[in-house]
Amino acid sequence: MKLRIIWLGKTRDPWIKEGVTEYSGRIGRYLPLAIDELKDEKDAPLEEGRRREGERLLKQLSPNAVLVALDERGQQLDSVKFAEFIGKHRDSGTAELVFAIGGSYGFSDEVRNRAAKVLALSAMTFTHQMVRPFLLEQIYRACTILNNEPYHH
Ligand SMILES: C[S@@+](CC[C@H](N)C(=O)[O-])C[C@H]1O[C@@H](n2cnc3c(N)ncnc32)[C@H](O)[C@@H]1O
Repeated sequence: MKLRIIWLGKTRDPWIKEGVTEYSGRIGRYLPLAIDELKDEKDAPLEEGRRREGERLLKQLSPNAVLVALDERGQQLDSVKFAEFIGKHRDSGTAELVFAIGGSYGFSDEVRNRAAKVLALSAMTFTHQMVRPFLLEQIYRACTILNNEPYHH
């Protein structure tokens, strides 16, 4: 199974870039991972920007990709349950598991409707940039849990 993460907008802060590089490198030891950064629409009116970003994101998906949309209103899982979720897809023939992180204004309904799961990392709202290393660390943690390695305590 391939993992893919798609996000809207450039990663600007060096400390976020560092976290992204660190944890994406760690994940690569367990599963192939691709990260795609799409152009955001931060200068467009809010609803229109969300709609355009959503269209751009959905065009990227192959029909059999399983989409997980990150959204603070989604389902919260603990790290073990999140690992089980990834493991279930890995072991049941899912070819591509795609995690999507929205832009500054979040996702359109079209993206949420396409998603197999809408996942919250917390009920709190983080910046769209900060979610990137947080998600990557949780995926790395999940990989270590699935491999019975002593990282998760
Ligand atoms: C600043 S938030 C957008 C918040 C906006 N109020 C909304 O309606 O979605 C930007 C992106 O960061 C991600 N995000 C922020 N906080 C999150 C959380 N607690 N759990 C999961 N994703 C989160 C989501 O992908 C969201 O689309």
